[in-house]
Amino acid sequence: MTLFSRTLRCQAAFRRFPVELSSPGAPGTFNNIRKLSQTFSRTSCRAPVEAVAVRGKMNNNNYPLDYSRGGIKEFNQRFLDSAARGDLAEISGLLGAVDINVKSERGWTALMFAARNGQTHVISILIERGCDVNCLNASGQTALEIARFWNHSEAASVLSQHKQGVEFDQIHNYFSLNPLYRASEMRKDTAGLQAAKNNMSTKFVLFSDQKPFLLRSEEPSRKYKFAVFNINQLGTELLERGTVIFLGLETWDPDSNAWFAVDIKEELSDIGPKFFPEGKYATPFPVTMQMEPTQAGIFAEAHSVLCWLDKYKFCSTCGSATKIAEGGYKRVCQNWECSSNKGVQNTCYPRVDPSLIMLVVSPDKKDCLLGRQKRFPPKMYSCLAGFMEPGECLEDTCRREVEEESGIKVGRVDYHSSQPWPFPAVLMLGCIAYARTSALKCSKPYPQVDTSELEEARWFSRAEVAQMLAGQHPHGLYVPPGEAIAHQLIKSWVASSFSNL
Ligand SMILES: NC(=O)C1=CN([C@@H]2O[C@H](COP(=O)(O)OP(=O)(O)OC[C@H]3O[C@@H](n4cnc5c(N)ncnc54)[C@H](OP(=O)(O)O)[C@@H]3O)[C@@H](O)[C@H]2O)C=CC1
Ligand SMILES: [Mg+2]
Ligand SMILES: [Mg+2]
Ligand SMILES: [Mg+2]
Ligand SMILES: [Zn+2]
Repeated sequence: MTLFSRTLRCQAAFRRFPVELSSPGAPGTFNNIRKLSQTFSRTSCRAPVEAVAVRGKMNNNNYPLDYSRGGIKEFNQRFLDSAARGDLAEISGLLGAVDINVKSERGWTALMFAARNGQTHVISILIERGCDVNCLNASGQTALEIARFWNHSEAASVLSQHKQGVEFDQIHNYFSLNPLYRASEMRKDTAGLQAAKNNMSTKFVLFSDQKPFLLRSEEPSRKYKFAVFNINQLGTELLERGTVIFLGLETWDPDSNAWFAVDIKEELSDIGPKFFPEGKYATPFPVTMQMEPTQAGIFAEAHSVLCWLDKYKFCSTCGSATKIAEGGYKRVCQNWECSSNKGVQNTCYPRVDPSLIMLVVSPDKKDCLLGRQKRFPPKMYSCLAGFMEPGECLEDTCRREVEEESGIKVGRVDYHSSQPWPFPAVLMLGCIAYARTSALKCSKPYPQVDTSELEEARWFSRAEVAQMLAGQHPHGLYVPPGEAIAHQLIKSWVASSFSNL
């Protein structure tokens, strides 16, 4: 095993979603993302053929499965076929007679056929009966990837709730692991939301002035988790005095437990320690980087919406007061003549600020560009980043910000992965950017470049970055922790092979 593979053997970014970066092309690497997208594009030619065939069976008995040979093979084929068609009765009848994980010639299981056609009820039964959600087909896809690829969000939501422990082929950045089903269709149902609030099974997470109330986590590698309250503990009066937002349901099932976040003023904040004396209200950054990953996802949703509600109390169109609606996901201007109440408006809904973050690779592909903002702790270097401006596409922002901050001109830009950055509501779009020039203009001799944002930027070799990632740099230089997308971009580049870049 090389020093690289030993040191970079990726300590799972998140314990539940290990990302192995020890070899090029391993799950989670940039190579693999590229391979994955190639797989998808290949599949997109093949899957429709399958889909047509599946529909053919439904409509005119033209499904190309061979029933003529009889016996177990026929049962297996009928089983896969009924999963694709969503025929629960037939599936239930066959379950005792077939292997639940039986595969078609191309390695597709019943779960995958159900995922392909969005047969959510079949997926639930198959999972309940113990099918393997981690199976890969001949193209290396899981059922979850198939459901996502074909935009069956409900099916994907069910499958994603069973992904725990799965070694995933996609990068799942910290703050993006919210397990709740957001149930946006419930937000307009005021009576339904009120009933959910009063339900004893409903879970509430507490904030005071947008600071989350946290407890110590039992997970060894994580420090914090939410204290979870019920309605009896908080009381309806406190909910009326606070800001309450509906976060979602535990599953897509409308009867599953609802989650809300409540933000209260400091004078009411004793309620937290009253029930959890060991808990504390925490300044969100950087404490929430040490939460259990799924809880950090819930925090990301709650904190971004609560900050928006707190900072947009008045209508930005006419200045009138606004009223919170739709479970906290809307602010309605109380001046009924206001144009924000007519037609399509974007002032009433929570805002998200897209921002690019890029690992810039040198023209000879041997080095990468890292920089230091003035506010960074000493010796920490990170990727360059910058906010999108109106009218820009992702590539424009990437090229402009890199040139503004370093003077480097960027050519090709490849999307890598994204991360909600809930301070307060930034969406980080992670890219690998390929430089066309290498002369840095970020220091004093080049006054045409604004140096107010970066105090330094320079090229680092792959070997040096590997040392920084492993905490073994001879001068103590290091990169942000695994919870930051910057870390994942850097790690992907280091782990990728020279030939593939
Ligand atoms: N998750 C991660 O790994 C990382 C996340 N980030 C995040 O990425 C974001 C962008 O990075 P950063 O380098 O600061 O951005 P920029 O390079 O665009 O520079 C930031 C400056 O832009 C201005 N600005 C602030 N908010 C906005 C906005 N919503 N739209 C446009 N311009 C704005 C401010 O200028 P002024 O002060 O003059 O008003 C600010 O100082 C930040 O939120 C940062 O925290 C950055 C690096 C790593
Ligand atoms: Mg900038
Ligand atoms: Mg910047
Ligand atoms: Mg900027
Ligand atoms: Zn208004």
